[in-house]
Amino acid sequence: MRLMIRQAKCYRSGEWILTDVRVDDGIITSVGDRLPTGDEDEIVEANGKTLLPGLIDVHVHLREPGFEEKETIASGSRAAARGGFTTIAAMPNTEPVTDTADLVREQYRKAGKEAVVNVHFYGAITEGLRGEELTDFQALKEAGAFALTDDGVGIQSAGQMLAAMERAKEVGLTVVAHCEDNSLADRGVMHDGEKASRLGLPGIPAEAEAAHIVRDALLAERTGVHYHVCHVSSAASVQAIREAKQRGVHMTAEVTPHHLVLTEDDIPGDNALYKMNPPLRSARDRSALMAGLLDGTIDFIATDHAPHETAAKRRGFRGAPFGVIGLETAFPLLYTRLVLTGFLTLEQLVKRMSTAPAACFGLPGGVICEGAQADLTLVDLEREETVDPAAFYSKSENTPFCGWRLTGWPVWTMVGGQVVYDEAQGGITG
Ligand SMILES: NC(=O)N[C@@H](CC(=O)O)C(=O)O
Ligand SMILES: [Zn+2]
Ligand SMILES: [Zn+2]
Repeated sequence: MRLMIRQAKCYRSGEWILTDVRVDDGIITSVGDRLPTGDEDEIVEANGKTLLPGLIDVHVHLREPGFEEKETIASGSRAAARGGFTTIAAMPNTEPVTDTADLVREQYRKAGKEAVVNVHFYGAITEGLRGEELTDFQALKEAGAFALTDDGVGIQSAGQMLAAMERAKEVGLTVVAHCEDNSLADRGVMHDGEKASRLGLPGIPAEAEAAHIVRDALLAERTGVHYHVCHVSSAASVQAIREAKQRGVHMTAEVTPHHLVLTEDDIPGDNALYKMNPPLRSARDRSALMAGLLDGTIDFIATDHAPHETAAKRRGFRGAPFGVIGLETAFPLLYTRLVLTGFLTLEQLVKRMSTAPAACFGLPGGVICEGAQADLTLVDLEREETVDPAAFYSKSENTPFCGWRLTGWPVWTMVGGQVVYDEAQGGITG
């Protein structure tokens, strides 16, 4: 299969310039101005739209097996393709929990049949995410586990985290942490701030997150493991990561689009479409996240796409599950709110949604150059659209961005040389 993408805006040697990109059998074979044509099977006329390395999201909940009414590998990977993502990594908090080599293999087998983008799978740190017995890291690694995490819950015991890091270091897997000290977060449902007191709801203080980060940074320093912090939400956490990185700790961190865009002030009363863990925090916290993203303290953006059915999200802050979806809105949301406002350049945003996650986790992709895998996304930076959850490929609609007018939508996604999403052809292809 030989394909030419013609006249796309690509970032090359410091500027966005019209470029042709040739793809042969899933690999980018030339990148340049007005490449010779003639022998290709297909020409894609980009007409000045912007070509990005496929977006990469290492924090996604696909819900299969166990909660297929919320999302499946098929639906979640289609949502990813529509959002411009070519690689995602799925969390193990399924039912059963992905905590054995056989279950990891079964996930890859299913994804091989049903996914339209590259999907990796995490293995759990503890059996059943119960925080008791460590899983068999060596076996998980051999089965292809992407990294290790108990996302959804924090590892409560420091001693257990140390043991996990020592073992993870031996087998060569990254430890990915949902940082939350339950003894501080105690049944909270919203940031322990102004909004929670006004609504009379129990709070989750920023220290519940930062305390784990401080603790884990010490343990990571001692063990030398690659330690990655999920969904950083507070100023105290950003400062803890900044200090640890200055000491030379081998750690990385991610932030979600919703924590970069929203604060507790945006929560319109008891509406659980704004309920997620960690919670939306104060304006000061949000500023610290932005500063951390700019100075490299926070390495990249991950959505924490967490689908839940509408009925469950109608139960209000006390009764609804934590989590919001993000795959189909992340790019236009951040382009509109961070790039069009002048906070980040487009190339900085692309680095944080593709190049940096690839680099942190040793994934192929994240670049457009000769020899790279043809994982590519075309975005129409002029296109303005209203977020309509009813039109999502995701099975769930739990987004706080319903009705938002956003600019800069992905229109075409290629994974390994195959077009998997083409807006002009009606969406997901094949
Ligand atoms: N982020 C959330 O609010 N929810 C996630 C769990 C998690 O990421 O901690 C979920 O699985 O629903
Ligand atoms: Zn989490
Ligand atoms: Zn998560």
